[in-house]
Amino acid sequence: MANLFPILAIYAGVFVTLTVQLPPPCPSEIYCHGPLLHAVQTAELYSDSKTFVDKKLRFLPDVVLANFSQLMIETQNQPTKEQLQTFVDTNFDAEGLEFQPWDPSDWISDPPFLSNVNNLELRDWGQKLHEGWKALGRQITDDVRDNSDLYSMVYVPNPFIVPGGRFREFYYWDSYWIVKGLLISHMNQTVRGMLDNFCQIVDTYGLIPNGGRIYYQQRSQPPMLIPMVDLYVNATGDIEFLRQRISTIEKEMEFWLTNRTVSVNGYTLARYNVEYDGPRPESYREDLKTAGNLSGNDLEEFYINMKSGAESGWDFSTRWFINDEGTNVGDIGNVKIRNIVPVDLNAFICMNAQLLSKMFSLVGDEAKSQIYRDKFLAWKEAIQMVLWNEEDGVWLDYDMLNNLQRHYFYPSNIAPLWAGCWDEASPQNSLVVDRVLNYLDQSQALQFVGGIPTSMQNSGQQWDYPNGWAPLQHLLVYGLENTADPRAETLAFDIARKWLDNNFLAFQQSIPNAMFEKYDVTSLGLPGGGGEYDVQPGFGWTNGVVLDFLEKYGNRL
Ligand SMILES: OC[C@H]1O[C@H](O[C@H]2O[C@H](CO)[C@@H](O)[C@H](O)[C@H]2O)[C@H](O)[C@@H](O)[C@@H]1O
Repeated sequence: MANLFPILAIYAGVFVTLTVQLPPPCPSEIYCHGPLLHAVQTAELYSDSKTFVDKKLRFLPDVVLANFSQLMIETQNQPTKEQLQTFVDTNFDAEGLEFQPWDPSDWISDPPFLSNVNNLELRDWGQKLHEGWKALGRQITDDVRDNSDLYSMVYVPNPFIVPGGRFREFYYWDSYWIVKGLLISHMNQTVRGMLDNFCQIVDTYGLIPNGGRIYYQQRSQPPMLIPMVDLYVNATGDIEFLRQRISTIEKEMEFWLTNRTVSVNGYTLARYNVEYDGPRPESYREDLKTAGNLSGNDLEEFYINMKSGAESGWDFSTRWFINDEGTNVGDIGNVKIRNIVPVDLNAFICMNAQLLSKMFSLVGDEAKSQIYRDKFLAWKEAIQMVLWNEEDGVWLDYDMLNNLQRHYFYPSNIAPLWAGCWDEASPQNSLVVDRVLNYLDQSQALQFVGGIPTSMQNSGQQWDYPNGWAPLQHLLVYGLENTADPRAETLAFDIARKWLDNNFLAFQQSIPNAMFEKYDVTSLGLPGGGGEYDVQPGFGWTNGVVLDFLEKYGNRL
């Protein structure tokens, strides 16, 4: 499946269109592209497409590929589903075999936050979630390091916390809220190991992949390494740790500044954009099905948009739909994320610049500190000039196809408050807070018993109504708290309380007790749904956010 992609180039002073071949998600002809992957994934041997690409090989890749060629010869290229199942059972082991037992040495039985939780039922719940880190902790076996050809798992030396369920590997942006929770649990050593894993990955790949699998290798997720390091340094005061890793974390920032920026109305801003070929290996048949009869450049563009959607962490949402009228009504075939400048991504980049400035100053490099201070100020101005909407009184995603702001409610619209990327010092400070509070009120998103929905549109996608997600509740709560406005602080507490009520009831009602990756916010006690896989129990970032809210508000609940 060779795929060609047009690029604009200058040849002898004239613009010409060249076609180049986009590379696959990774070189592996088993896990990332090629006839074997195609045959197995389209045969629908497993209800979840991710199952196959997580399996371990029983023989070296060349042997497995030769066995597959033999099967194709014997069946005149038309193996039955049963023959393919026999081939997979013979050549692959079960998924989830990459780990050895791990008992975290920094786990303590009574972390201090628990004594701040007055309500005894909630305190008991907090204790159980604190214990839950052990069940979600993973240490990769030496065999993955020594025989990496047999696995899709990316080897990292230190133990880490996974989201849970089908998410058997580390996930990049999930780890920010996991790290938050771990620090509340006083598991500083585990956090340090996770950060070292990420630094090693940046040094090897030049970016942090979406998750710890080779099929995620070429796409990232919202940039949270620098904020994670900041959390760790604030908790421990370990400046030496920072000094030794600052050039690596700067490298990760450079990845975004070099590969993910665009110019909008003369301002530099960031977008998600993964220019790699073919369906997502872990959602192969889903992407093929949506692609339908697309071909040529339209097909290329579609595959780029699917991977870019995964890079955003919001896979998928009306937030990324652009239909022919330029609105967000449509279906997954309308995903045009690479034409959208997202508020949250730009707030995160702006925050990263500010944190790097602070960090370089901490390690005594004032010249670098000034460079990142200038970048922070430039990004903050660009966010204000391109994304702020004076009429709505909030920041909005920007559609570069139609040159317009997207007037739809998403919690990400207030990300600049969370990230500290708005003009707090300006005389208009309280005006901004007034406007944002008014915007939230008008949005109708505050009316639900179980938290704030991801949007006000029910598209069947998982990052839309009626689902609420832990990182978005955190963004709203701390975005509002950061304003230091009493009305905003009251609303923040109210959102946190609703979210805790919802999570706690779902935990009590599930057998066995479980935390989920997302919840339905229109009632209390139900997990969310939609999207391309079943709702997953676990769950790393959900637990991290609950621990954070219990620590912050536990004496008021
Ligand atoms: O397999 C489908 C998609 O699954 C992941 O995305 C979802 O789970 C992640 C782990 O909790 C989370 O980071 C992401 O925000 C969720 O949408 C995966 O990250 C995607 O790349 C993948 O296509």
